[in-house]
Amino acid sequence: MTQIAEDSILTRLRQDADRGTPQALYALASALVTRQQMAEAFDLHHRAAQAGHANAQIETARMLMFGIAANVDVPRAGEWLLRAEAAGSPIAGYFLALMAVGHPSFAREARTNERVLAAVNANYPPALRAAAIHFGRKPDEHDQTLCLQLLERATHAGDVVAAQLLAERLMHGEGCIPQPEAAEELWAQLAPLGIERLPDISLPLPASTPGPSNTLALEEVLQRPAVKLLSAGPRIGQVDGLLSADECRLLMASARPRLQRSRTIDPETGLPVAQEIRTSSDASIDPIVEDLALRLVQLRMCVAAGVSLTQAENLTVLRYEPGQEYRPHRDYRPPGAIEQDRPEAGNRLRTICVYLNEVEAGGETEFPIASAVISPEPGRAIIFDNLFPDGRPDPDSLHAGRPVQQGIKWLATLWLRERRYRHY
Ligand SMILES: O=C(O)CCC(=O)C(=O)O
Ligand SMILES: [Fe+2]
Repeated sequence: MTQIAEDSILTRLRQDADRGTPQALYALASALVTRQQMAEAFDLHHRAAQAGHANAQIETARMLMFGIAANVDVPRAGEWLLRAEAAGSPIAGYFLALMAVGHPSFAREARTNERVLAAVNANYPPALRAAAIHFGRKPDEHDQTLCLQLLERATHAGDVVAAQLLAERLMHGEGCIPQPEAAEELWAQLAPLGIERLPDISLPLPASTPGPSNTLALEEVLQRPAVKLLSAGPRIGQVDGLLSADECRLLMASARPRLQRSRTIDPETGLPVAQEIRTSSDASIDPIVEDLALRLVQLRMCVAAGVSLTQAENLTVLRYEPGQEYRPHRDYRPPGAIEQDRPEAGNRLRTICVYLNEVEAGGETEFPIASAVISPEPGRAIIFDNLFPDGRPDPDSLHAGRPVQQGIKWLATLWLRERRYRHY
């Protein structure tokens, strides 16, 4: 669109907004958001929200959740969402469920499941995707069918991540008989969007005790898995099959469009720089792109690590090609780096890494001082302490991602702080 045509649209929206109907305020605010004029957009969304416009209430809440043109204010975001939900918006309920996932009362909040179900019934793709992945972990045939049906509905609603999960299931015959033609058809539709096939992974269903069949019970994520201890000092643990094939694929598909050359913190300046120590690519998942499914996976990782989700830095997904590696390093941060990124959260207490695919050769994680070597297996997690119990950095936590020799290695990492890092 030309600049002139765009300006005339904005002028018309402004004239309409001057008459002050909530819909006109909302329309102008939405147009300003696409033009990155966030301060004015927030003011207009807020006015429309006060006048009772449900979508403007959701947008006001989202801007307060993510601190866009306003300071993060989670309680106020929650109030706006409750108002929008009371006015009949299932999407507002979805965001309330999303925020509840990091909260200590999550297990007792039966309404979270009801809210997600309402958003599923409204065909809201992020809710369909999260519910599909939830049912996909359950071995019951009925739940597996539900998973596929929900992925299909999300795909029809335009969700490209769900489409990738669906294609992989159809290809491998997970929860259905193998349907390679249907999978190929989906991949053909995704190709013009620049989306390639995901790595082939085959994984038995996770060993966790599933909730009741045919019932959405997201609190299943809070079950603490058995951790196999590989070393007592520093503590290194392993959990096989922590994540399901759908969850591994979700992480790879969500990260792929956001990959860039990895950076590490320069100990001198405390600033991120590209260095030979870490030659992979990675994607940091900003909370603003975090959907319910991604938050549930991160909560699962945090439960395994015995740490609150609010202590987690942004999820990082790494991708190593042959020859790429993460040379020996420690995850705790130099003092300068802590000061630049929420010093009140303290240092990196613990790390959890989950391998997302099979690596043909190489790519093991090695702890040279603790004498542990872990081979990548999809869904396998390793959890290790970076600090002594008294908070001092433990130099024995030295570890490395050995060079990949053949194939690609995908890994998801959460660096966990000593205290609260996230707002919710
Ligand atoms: O790639 C690996 O095996 C290790 C990754 C790692 O050390 C990290 O993400 O902090
Ligand atoms: Fe590390």
